[in-house]
Amino acid sequence: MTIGDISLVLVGAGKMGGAMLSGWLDMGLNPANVTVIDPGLPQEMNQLAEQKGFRFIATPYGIVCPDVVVVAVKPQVMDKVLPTLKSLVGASTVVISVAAGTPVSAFKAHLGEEALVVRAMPNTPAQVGRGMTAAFASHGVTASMRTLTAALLSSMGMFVWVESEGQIDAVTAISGSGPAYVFHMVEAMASAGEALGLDAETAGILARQTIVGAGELLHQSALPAATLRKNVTSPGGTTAAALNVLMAEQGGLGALMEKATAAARDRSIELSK
Ligand SMILES: NC(=O)C1=CN([C@@H]2O[C@H](COP(=O)(O)OP(=O)(O)OC[C@H]3O[C@@H](n4cnc5c(N)ncnc54)[C@H](O)[C@@H]3O)[C@@H](O)[C@H]2O)C=CC1
Ligand SMILES: O=C(O)[C@@H]1CCC=N1
Repeated sequence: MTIGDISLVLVGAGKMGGAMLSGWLDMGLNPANVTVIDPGLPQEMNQLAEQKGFRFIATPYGIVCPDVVVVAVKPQVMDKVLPTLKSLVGASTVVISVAAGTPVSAFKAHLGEEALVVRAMPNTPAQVGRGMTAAFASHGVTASMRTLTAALLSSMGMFVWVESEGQIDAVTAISGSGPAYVFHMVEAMASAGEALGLDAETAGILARQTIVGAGELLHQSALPAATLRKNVTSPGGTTAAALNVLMAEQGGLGALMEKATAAARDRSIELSK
């Protein structure tokens, strides 16, 4: 089965669901085989539905046993949403959840023990085909369903399987939330540029384009990040002066990143209770 043949129901077409759907449609998902369920469909998705011609509805009705149901609602509304999906999930439907924190057991509690559930953690660069997604397949998900899931999730960037559900909390902390850390880096660099005397617009352009360029270089180069960093760093030069601060053992970015990602991981665990 190719992505063009899949019948897919997307439940929740907000920032993450919408990003994935845009990516999949660009990669050849047939809009005629897509139904979006969202009672508060965002304006951009309304426009996309008009342009592409997929069906959208506010509550599940008239859908029977699609190949894939992708659940992309907030974990906080999951207990309300999952009971409404029981009637549309069939014996050969794979349910892919991208929700942070909601465990496989919550899906099985609402959809039945036999439900075939994959917990995936994508990120918003999926929208431009540069996503990073990791997923865990629960007991009963067949080899062909794993192939189908991998085809769908790898169509929006890189994809890896993890072998235990617990690892999804760490994945969430690194690649799921990670784009926000990078966007914040742009904000922090722009503010720092202003503090050094640049006007706000120029500082914003410099910061944004620096991250865009560094990201593209990482993408195109086979060299490790450490080598790319060293290539910028002249001994005794300006970069070394900044890195002495950023790479300090006490109070450097490494320690801060460990603290930040541990907070994200802990929140992911907390959401699953
Ligand atoms: N935003 C991100 O970068 C990422 C988000 N996620 C996960 O994706 C999920 C959605 O997050 P966002 O897209 O950021 O939130 P969002 O608030 O942008 O989207 C949620 C969507 O669910 C819809 N919704 C609410 N109740 C519904 C119902 N009863 N039936 C169907 N749709 C309903 C809302 O109208 C909204 O469009 C969360 O579980 C989050 O953990 C995972 C990875 C990255
Ligand atoms: O902030 C969140 O909870 C979601 C999960 C990963 C990215 N956004």
